[in-house]
Amino acid sequence: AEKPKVVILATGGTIAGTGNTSTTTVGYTAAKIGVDALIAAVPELSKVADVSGEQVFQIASESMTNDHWLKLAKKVNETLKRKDVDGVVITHGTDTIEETAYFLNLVVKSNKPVVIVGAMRPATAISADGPINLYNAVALAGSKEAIGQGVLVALNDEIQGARDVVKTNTMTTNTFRSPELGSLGYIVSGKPNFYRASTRKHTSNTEFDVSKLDSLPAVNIAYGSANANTLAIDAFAAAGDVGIVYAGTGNGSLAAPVRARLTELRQKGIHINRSSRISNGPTIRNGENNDDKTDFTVADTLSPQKARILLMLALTKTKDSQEIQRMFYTY
Ligand SMILES: NC(=O)CC[C@H](N)C(=O)O
Repeated sequence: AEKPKVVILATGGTIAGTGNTSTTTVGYTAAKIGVDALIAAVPELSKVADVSGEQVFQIASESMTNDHWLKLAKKVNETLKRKDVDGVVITHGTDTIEETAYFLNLVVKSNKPVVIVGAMRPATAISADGPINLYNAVALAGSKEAIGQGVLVALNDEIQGARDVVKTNTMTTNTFRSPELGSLGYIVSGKPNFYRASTRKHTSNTEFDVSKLDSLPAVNIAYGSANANTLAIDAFAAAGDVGIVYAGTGNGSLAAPVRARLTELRQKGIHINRSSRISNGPTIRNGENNDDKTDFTVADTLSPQKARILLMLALTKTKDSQEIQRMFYTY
């Protein structure tokens, strides 16, 4: 049987990182090894796919920008259009994997598999997790099972969906989880087993199109705490942000001075999305929060960093809060 054709798009991260010794697992340098060396280090890849590689950029993922995302999304869409490509794997630093995954989940225009993979230990470490993660990711990207499942994140033998996956631990190899809503499945000896899927729309079924975009609307995140003030949101407004995501306490609650200032900013045309600094559960409209009156939207179960992505894309389509709220319940 013919093997699936998988293109590996490399972007950097620890999976491409090197340390001074085999026991160096912190204080190493991310984004050192190129895509050809990553592929050469895992000869087993040829058992599951015909792979080729392309270096899209080479960065630590905390430095990911909107511009990187637009470049990557266009590259993924262009690659998946090719008849001789069955799936794409993206190697990526783990810090912002969940954000890139969700962005691509909203703007990739194909049912072919897109799998993002990283590692928690550098390539030079004992028991480096990169090679097995890359093997699993390529097997998943070449599989029939992954078609139409949206953008996937594959580390630690697990398959996570882009919408719900979160990095939950700063150092362990089982860091990627989809808390409460659940992972999608496992990869066992190179064979994916899916158990569930998100009900939210993704990839070919979204209304977002980045093919003609050179930039994304300016949206930043402010973080709530006791003794909260308006310094950050004032600075965002002064800098010309068109949207602000507020990571509120509890159910996206806002300290009185923050609420008052955000209400004024909304009246000036800045879009306000309430999310939560709590890792689980929806941020819910109305009740004492009065979102209809203030014309705020809520993030539902999206984390603040994913709410920022959806709000940016929403603002490329509309300025209407009700429309934007519909999108937050759709994607
Ligand atoms: N484990 C990692 O990949 C983290 C390395 C780096 N901070 C990054 O996200 O690229």
